[in-house]
This record gives sequence, structure tokens and C-alpha cells, in this order.
Amino acid sequence: MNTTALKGELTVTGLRKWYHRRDQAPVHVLEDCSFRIEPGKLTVVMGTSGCGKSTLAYILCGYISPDEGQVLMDGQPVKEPGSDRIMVFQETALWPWMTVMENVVFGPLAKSRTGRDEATRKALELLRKFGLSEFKDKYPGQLSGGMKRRAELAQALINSPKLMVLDEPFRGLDVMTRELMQEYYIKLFEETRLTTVFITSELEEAIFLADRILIMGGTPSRIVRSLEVDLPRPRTFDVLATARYLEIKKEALEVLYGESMEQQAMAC
Ligand SMILES: Nc1ncnc2c1ncn2[C@@H]1O[C@H](COP(=O)(O)OP(=O)(O)OP(=O)(O)O)[C@@H](O)[C@H]1O
Repeated sequence: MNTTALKGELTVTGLRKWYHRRDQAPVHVLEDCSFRIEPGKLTVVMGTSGCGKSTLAYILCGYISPDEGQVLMDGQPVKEPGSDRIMVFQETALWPWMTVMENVVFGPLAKSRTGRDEATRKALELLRKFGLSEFKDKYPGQLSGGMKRRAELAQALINSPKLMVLDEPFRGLDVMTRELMQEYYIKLFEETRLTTVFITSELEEAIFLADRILIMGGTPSRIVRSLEVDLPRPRTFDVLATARYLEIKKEALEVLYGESMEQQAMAC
């Protein structure tokens, strides 16, 4: 097992976040939002659209600050972005004018943490793992959606982060490609046990990947339910046909449905 399994623990306490906008009413997104992310585990965060999932992800990575509360990673306060916390966004992060290889080695070379030979060696290893060896000299515009997502994962992992935060990384992919990406990702996670926070609005994807699902709810939002996903690992799509999967799905649906009804009632 990789040593990262022992790192990346997050303790999140009492987060409050408002967005202040010129000439418009401020938006109160998070209130008293507290939870723990266990090291070496894959935690999925779900919630209705606009409840503040991306806001939470930005705070965990130090891109924005909460108005109140704190995030500790391995006991240290998170106050700014750092290369030990990597975020993979919904939108592509590949530079279109660079080849796949140039994109993947860009981070370590820019920070002068690694020599070019070492960065190239690591990049080749990651590209092989993601089935992209033959595409290393192609430009992002020459890749399919799934290939771009895999190249972005390689681009993120080359920095050896302690924590990976993925914000709906497979949104917009067609169903088959999305399933393939889920398989790639679960294999990668089970091999590395890199502490992961994975945001998704797809319940099947959430249960297939997760060790635990945190459901956000309320207005402003907080974590309203934590569900253990005690399905066996290594995990294959066969788990989706088990009685335990259906039990977890039913429990999650009840909470998500309740939250969505509450949101609609408030909007009326
Ligand atoms: N920079 C900003 N300035 C003002 N309001 C913002 C800003 N970013 C987000 N918001 C508002 O904060 C709320 C939460 O947004 P956020 O993107 O975090 O939610 P989300 O759950 O990730 O949404 P989705 O599921 O649709 O991606 C929304 O009402 C959004 O309009």
C-alpha cells in the first residue's frame, strides 16, 4: 500500500460561507458545516444542484476561505492552495497548445521540484497506467472526452498529492465512457488509496465508488447524513446487482428526495 494512505485526513469544523455580490443580495451557502474525511478513503459528497458542493470543494483545497470555521489537513490549517491538495474540475484543465506529455510534466517542472528526466519517467508510467502511452505526443484537441479526463488525472497525480478533490469529473461524458472512467478511477483508487473527495450528482456512481457518502442539505447547507458504503473491494459493477447496494440506494434516495422536496417548497 502507498504511504499516502496514512495522509490527507481532513477535519472540517463549523464552516460558514457567504458570497457577497455587488447590487445583489448576498448568498448564504454554508452554515455550521462539519465533517471528517478519513485518510485512505474515498468519500463522495452529494446534494441538490446549487447547494454548495463546489464551494465546499474550493474551501477544502484552499482556493477560497470560509467566513467562519476551519479545515485542518493532517492537523495543519488549510489557508491557501498547496500542491499536496489537487482539485480536478468539471472543465478541462489541459493546455490546448501543449501535447499530453507536456501537459502532464508541466506542474512538477514549473515548481522546479523535479528534473525533466524524473518528471518524464513518472509521466510515462502514469500515461501507461491510463492507457495513453500512444497518445503522449497528441494535443488535447486530438483526444476523446474520456482520454482528456484520463490525461487530467495523470496531470493531477504526477504531483503526488495527499488529497484529491474531484468536482463532478465525469459530468458530460456519454454513458459508456463514464462507466469506463469509473472503472479506471476505482482501480486507481484501490491501488493507491489516495484520500479522495469525489463530488457527483449520480447516485449509482456515488455508491459504486464510495467508502462513505456525505449528503448536503438545508438552506444554507451542511452535512445532513453520512452513509457508510460497506460493499466489498476490489469493486466491480457486479455490486450494483446486490441486495446491499439496493439498501444503500434506498436510504440515500430517501434523504436526497427529502432535501429536494424541501428546496422546492422554499422556492415556492
Ligand atoms: N462566486 C460566486 N459569487 C456569488 N455567488 C456564487 C458564487 N459561486 C457560487 N455562488 C452561488 O452559491 C451557491 C452554491 O454554488 P455551488 O457552485 O457551490 O453549488 P453546487 O452545489 O456545486 O452547484 P451545482 O450542483 O449546480 O454544480 C449557488 O447559489 C451559486 O449561485
